[in-house]
Amino acid sequence: MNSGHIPTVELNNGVAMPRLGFGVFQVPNEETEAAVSEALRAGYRAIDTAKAYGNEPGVASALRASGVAREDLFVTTKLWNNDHGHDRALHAFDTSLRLLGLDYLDLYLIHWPAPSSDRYVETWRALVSLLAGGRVRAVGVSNFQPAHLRRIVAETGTVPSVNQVELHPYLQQAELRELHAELGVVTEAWSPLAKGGELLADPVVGEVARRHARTPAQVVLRWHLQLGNVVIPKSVTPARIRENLDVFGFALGEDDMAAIGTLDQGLRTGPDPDHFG
Ligand SMILES: NC(=O)C1=CN([C@@H]2O[C@H](COP(=O)(O)OP(=O)(O)OC[C@H]3O[C@@H](n4cnc5c(N)ncnc54)[C@H](OP(=O)(O)O)[C@@H]3O)[C@@H](O)[C@H]2O)C=CC1
Ligand SMILES: O=C(O)C(=O)[C@@H](O)[C@H](O)C(=O)CO
Repeated sequence: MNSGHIPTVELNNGVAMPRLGFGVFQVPNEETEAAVSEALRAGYRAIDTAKAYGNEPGVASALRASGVAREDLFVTTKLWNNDHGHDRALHAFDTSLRLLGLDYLDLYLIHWPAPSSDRYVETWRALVSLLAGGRVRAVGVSNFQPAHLRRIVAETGTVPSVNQVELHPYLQQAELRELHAELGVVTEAWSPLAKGGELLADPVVGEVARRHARTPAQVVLRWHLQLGNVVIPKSVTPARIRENLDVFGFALGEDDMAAIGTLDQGLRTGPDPDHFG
């Protein structure tokens, strides 16, 4: 793919994935075309949506209107908790692909392990069969804890390309990142800005930002990139959409990385994957 000036990471099946993409959680469908169009004009090429967001049609409209070649886009969507199970998963995939107006997807993820229904292994087998069918270029999981990851690998022998998890300076996920490195799974950070709240006003982040003459959001995104994470910040504000992409022209020093490294509080802004779904 030609991802412009956005660097890519090579997934475990050789597919190139942009290291920075655009998230659309909580963007109403009727506002999604405008937001994604703005992102594509700014230079983003990866879009992260989900069936549960209800905005796959809005993403489709923006992709269609953009004129960007399909092979230069990287589109991710996710299978929701009530679609676990082999047949339901295959059906959910077809529905998402149709709503996105695509004939193939770049990355399909199991959104949550939903351990109470205990069907994520069967669901994972369905995604592996979709991969073999050629209508998706890579498959992965989201919100999988170490035990969930180890189990699907042990029971199916197929390692997900990506695990998309909540990750930001207040929730640094060291254990999971180590396991990903051991297995060859790419770590993708959701809510990379911790939803834009307190973290961006944190004095430690503010001081690093001041030293680099950058914004707190840019410093946090840079911290992720230097840790090796893929990031998918969301914004519906055109200036922020551009700001969040402008993170490839500077680098944090070891002291900056260490300072941000002290901020871990194990703080989740979203549900606990062991007890959700
Ligand atoms: N797999 C999963 O379970 C989950 C996946 N995700 C994915 O991750 C993406 C990102 O996570 P999300 O929860 O949206 O949170 P983010 O951490 O991306 O933060 C988004 C919030 O930060 C604000 N913001 C964005 N950029 C800036 C900036 N430069 N300066 C100040 N504020 C800023 C936005 O405001 P505004 O829009 O008003 O500009 C918005 O309120 C989602 O959109 C979704 O695609 C998210 C949650 C769970
Ligand atoms: O945004 C997502 O992708 C999510 O899965 C979460 O928002 C999750 O659905 C949630 O926060 C439910 O309260």
